Amino acid sequence: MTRQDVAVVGGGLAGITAALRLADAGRTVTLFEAKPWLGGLTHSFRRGELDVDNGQHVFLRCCTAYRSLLDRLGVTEQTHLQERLDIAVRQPGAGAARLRRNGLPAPLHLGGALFGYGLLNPMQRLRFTKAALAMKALDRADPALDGRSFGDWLREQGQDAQTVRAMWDLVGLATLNVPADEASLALAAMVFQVGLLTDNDAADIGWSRVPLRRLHGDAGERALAGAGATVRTGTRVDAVLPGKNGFTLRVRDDEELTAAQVVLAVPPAAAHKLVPEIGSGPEHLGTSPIVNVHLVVDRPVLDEPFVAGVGTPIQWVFDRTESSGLAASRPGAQYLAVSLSAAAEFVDLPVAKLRDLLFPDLEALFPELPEATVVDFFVTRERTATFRGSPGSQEFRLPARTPVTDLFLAGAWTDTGWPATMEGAVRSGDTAADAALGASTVDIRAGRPAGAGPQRRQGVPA
Ligand SMILES: Cc1cc2nc3c(=O)[nH]c(=O)nc-3n(C[C@H](O)[C@H](O)[C@H](O)COP(=O)(O)OP(=O)(O)OC[C@H]3O[C@@H](n4cnc5c(N)ncnc54)[C@H](O)[C@@H]3O)c2cc1C
Repeated sequence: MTRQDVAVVGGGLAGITAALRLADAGRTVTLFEAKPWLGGLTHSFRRGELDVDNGQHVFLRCCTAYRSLLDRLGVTEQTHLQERLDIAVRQPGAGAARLRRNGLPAPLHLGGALFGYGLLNPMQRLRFTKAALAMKALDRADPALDGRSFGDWLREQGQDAQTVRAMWDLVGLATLNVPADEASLALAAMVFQVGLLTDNDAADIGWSRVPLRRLHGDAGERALAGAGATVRTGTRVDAVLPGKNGFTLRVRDDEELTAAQVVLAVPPAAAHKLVPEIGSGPEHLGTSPIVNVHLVVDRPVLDEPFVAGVGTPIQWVFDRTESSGLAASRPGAQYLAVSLSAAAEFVDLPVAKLRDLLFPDLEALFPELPEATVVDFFVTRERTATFRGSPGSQEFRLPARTPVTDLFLAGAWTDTGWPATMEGAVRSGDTAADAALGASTVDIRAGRPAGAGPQRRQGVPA
């Protein structure tokens, strides 16, 4: 039996962050991850000549904790962050528009873009502006917000179907991953207030220029090793048993270890199953799927880094030609990743059916597509991509501190105030690590009061 100082269970972004912060603070950390790689829901696989991400991921400039993690991992330059929010928007049958912010303070930064936004008429733009100001004024500290649906609130604000499609859903579907009618108003207020209505540069969009596995999993493993942590991939933790002097962890049936503290950074149902004493809630959080459709064509059909679709299931289309390696292996061809959030109606459809369903809209969005030859078309499905941020979901999101002494929770599903995002995951990892550091009275390795030991590199700021 081996005594660990801190065991972190789960190697997604939350677990990587918590483990790194604890290791940076001088703790002896072992990170256990069931899969053969780190990165959790952000990962990549090889398909022929392509490095394919399980799903397109974006972040915003306001994702400060996530961006600090990228810095800590030394991979910021492997991402691209827009200098100014700039979204090309296309609606089949209705034309194209652009949402580009200016340099004015929020919310005036979107005024010019809205004025010229051809997918709404002047009356719809006016009503949207009034609703956006009402959204800015919502009090996020009011617990009643989580009891209401975002869709109800939009109707109350006089937002018609086209305004919801062309403005609110554009941001809301991708970040909340449930339709407005099924989304908590509290989470919607969080997204729109922090992302769009407070700081003028908050919504500048960023994305990875390399496969996600390289950005998060591989870089995480390197950083953790550098910080002195032990990473055990392919190692499922089957039991975490609280005892008088810390915890016993049962790993892969035949191995037992002890730990003074444990951070559980696994999905909600798994956390509840491993240690039911954390309390009821996580097992009631539903899940929502995301589907990505991957399209390789023999010539360029998209001349932007990405485009957003309106009035079509095709929500966001990213050009992944460079990041997937296709540019080198097949010059002149293009690889598009098509993201479908809140994809309950698509997740079980066969590939051929999805292709029949989506192709007319793809051809409407990309006029050069009918002339191109489709080299590859495949689908990735993440059935439990996010927790379901529906009205009332807040009570099921538990805080980092649990009723079990020295057991802490992390994960995008925990009580971060954020929807299920990379930012939420990283924040939760920071919070759990801080709670673990704050709860410990003794530096277990050295027998000194906690905090007295040498502080290595500062971790990710909370
Ligand atoms: C297709 C897709 C697109 C997305 N797009 C975006 C986006 O554009 N922007 C954004 O911000 N977010 C996006 N997200 C959400 C984001 O990826 C997640 O919120 C975040 O990665 C969750 O991280 P996590 O560490 O909380 O959980 P996870 O990534 O789920 O990590 C939990 C880990 O625990 C491991 N585990 C479980 N049980 C055990 C056990 N018993 N022992 C050991 N290990 C265990 C799992 O294998 C997993 O690796 C997207 C998600 C998906 C799936």
